[in-house]
Amino acid sequence: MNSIKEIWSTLKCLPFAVLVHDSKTRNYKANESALNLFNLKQHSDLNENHFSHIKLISPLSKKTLLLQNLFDVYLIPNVQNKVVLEVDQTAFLLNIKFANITETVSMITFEIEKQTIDEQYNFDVVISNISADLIDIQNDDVDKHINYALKAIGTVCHADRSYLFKFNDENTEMSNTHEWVNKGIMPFKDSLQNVPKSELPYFFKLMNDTYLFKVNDVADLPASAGGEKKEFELQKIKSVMCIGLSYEKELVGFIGCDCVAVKREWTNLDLIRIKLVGEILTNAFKNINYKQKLELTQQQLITANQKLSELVNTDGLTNIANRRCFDQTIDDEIQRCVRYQQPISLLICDIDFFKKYNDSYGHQKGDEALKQVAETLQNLCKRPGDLAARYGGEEFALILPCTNTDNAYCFSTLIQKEIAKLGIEHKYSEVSDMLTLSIGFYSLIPNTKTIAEDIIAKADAALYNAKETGRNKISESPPR
Ligand SMILES: Nc1nc2c(ncn2[C@@H]2O[C@H](COP(=O)(O)OP(=O)(O)OP(=O)(O)O)[C@@H](O)[C@H]2O)c(=O)[nH]1
Repeated sequence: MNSIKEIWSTLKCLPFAVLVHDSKTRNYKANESALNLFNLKQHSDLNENHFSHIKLISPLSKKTLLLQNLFDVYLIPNVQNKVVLEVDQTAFLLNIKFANITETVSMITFEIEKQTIDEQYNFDVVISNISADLIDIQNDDVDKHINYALKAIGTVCHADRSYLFKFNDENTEMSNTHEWVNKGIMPFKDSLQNVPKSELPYFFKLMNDTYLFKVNDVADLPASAGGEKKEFELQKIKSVMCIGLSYEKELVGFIGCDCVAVKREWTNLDLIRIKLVGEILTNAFKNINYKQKLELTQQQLITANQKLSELVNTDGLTNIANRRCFDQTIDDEIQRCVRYQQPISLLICDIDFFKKYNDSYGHQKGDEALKQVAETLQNLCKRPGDLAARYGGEEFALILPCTNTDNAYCFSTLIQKEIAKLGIEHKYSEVSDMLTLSIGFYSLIPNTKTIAEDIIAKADAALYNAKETGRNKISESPPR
């Protein structure tokens, strides 16, 4: 007995598709014709997974089969069987023959039953796949599906060319967006861009009135269709059939088929089929439009929500975080520091003698001073998690996660330095010629029982102490 290797070197040269299967290793071998038929790349180690893109259907029961089934149960040795193969949106009716080579190795030969490739079946498969896909279509897949649909309608109607035209927003020009051409037929898509609709008045009169333009022989067109006749003759079109596509009761484009090689008496079936494709594409465009509108609305909502959340959390005068944001953040940061066993510090700063500042320099100047102080505090909060918030009128709070007592004290001195650098004159202050801050802070390593209110109360008490002991001071709770 020859080895499988030797047998295969002979089998693979057969002029039709051959598939060999080893039930022991579960591997397949495919000759060049089989690779072409199944749309496979050359592979030394083929298994069932490599065939996952194909579909095999029993033409009698319409049941889907696995490739394995062909070798297992489907075939009686040396008896001719048939199977429908769907690959790459095309269906073939195949004649298959099965033979055992060894106990574990068997082979199948496939021949396309050329004369009886079921055109209607092929069309139905393509159309049903496309319409199913288009229900949930993503924008980038649309072109592929339109091209499949045009190929299907062109083939089934025995046309040489099929196409989709869309009108511009002003409804004055038409452009050929998709085109399928039969072998050896010249494509015209590129030269049919932004064509004025006014050049084809006869065509558009019929299109607008009936959504249909069906001509079996272009030579029979009336004299009033001079422009159309010229255009068709230029493209060597003998027969043409077009169906209008509408959106919200308006004609937005059309699809059509041309016969170039021989003219065609368009049949009722041709008309039904092209109408079907037209309807599918119209629905797809509606879906896409609807989806785009929906996505736009969703995006607008997200942006509006972001803006709203920013507004809700921002102090209107100083543009830094407000009390609401502070309340939310302090709870979150306490939780985080509990989780990571890190210290947290809270600083509360209050402008000294601010009432006097307001009374003397005016409310507007007072607002300006608040804005400058806020900006300074905000700029000092550089680490992720740091937050400067306007806590009350002239009171600011700073949340500093991962910051212990010593660091909180350093940070407080830095604040005072930076405020001093602003050099805001305050002649009516009793502690300085310049605007100053009193700062109270509290630091701790929080645990699960720690609550924000306690931390705030401690930092507040420290601030009170800083005020009581002379202002322009830093005070810690409990005092050092
Ligand atoms: N310009 C301006 N002033 C404000 C704002 N919010 C609160 N204030 C003023 O801040 C002042 C705070 O006064 P007090 O609470 O008496 O405190 P103070 O004068 O700074 O005195 P000490 O804190 O004890 O140094 C009041 O005059 C408030 O009107 C604001 O948004 N703009």
